[in-house]
Amino acid sequence: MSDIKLTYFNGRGLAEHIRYLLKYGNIAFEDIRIEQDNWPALKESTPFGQLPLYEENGKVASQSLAVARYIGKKINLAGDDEWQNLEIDSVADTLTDLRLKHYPFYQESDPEKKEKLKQSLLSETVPYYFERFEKFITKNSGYLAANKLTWVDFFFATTLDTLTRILGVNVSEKYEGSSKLKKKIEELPAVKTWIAARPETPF
Ligand SMILES: N[C@@H](CCC(=O)N[C@@H](CS)C(=O)NCC(=O)O)C(=O)O
Repeated sequence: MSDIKLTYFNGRGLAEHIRYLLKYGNIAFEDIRIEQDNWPALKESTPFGQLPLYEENGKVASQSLAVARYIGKKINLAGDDEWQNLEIDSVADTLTDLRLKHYPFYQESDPEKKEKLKQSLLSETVPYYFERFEKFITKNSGYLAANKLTWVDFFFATTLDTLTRILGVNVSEKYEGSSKLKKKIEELPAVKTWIAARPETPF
């Protein structure tokens, strides 16, 4: 049996899709949550000074998407061939692009500037990406890539959850395929059980 540990801050963020995948794959893991106050002491000991960290039998890896891809392969949620894997990775990198676009809003403390950034995200960035995701979802029978459920659909669901929580607006409301896909992931029995049991956190 593997000894698996996932270390992150006390939030969903960039660890939650990994938690979903581990739960879906019925892979037991220790869900370690670091308080912000303890982070500076730990940071230097991590490979690139960032979380999440994935540990398996004493070996350590960083980068949440590399970890998701690795677990995806283990639990039969990768593509059937290298082209499908490329399609999956391409969507994953696009989701990262989208995530990076909300950081200036997240970090802004001036209320007026923050509101402007929010409006720009809602009127430009969200439609730009979600109109395109809708096309992918239509083309792939309700999923984002490879015409089947893959690990990137889990990352999509958690990214959508993050955006919705940070902006305080249901960003996928107008996008039927995206809403349905998020719901489909959240209603997978193992994920649903995890969502009901997970700690309530601010992010
Ligand atoms: N590309 C990395 C990004 C990781 C990342 O940005 N981690 C943030 C938390 S979401 C972090 O560790 N921040 C603390 C720091 O940089 O000191 C991944 O996907 O794992």
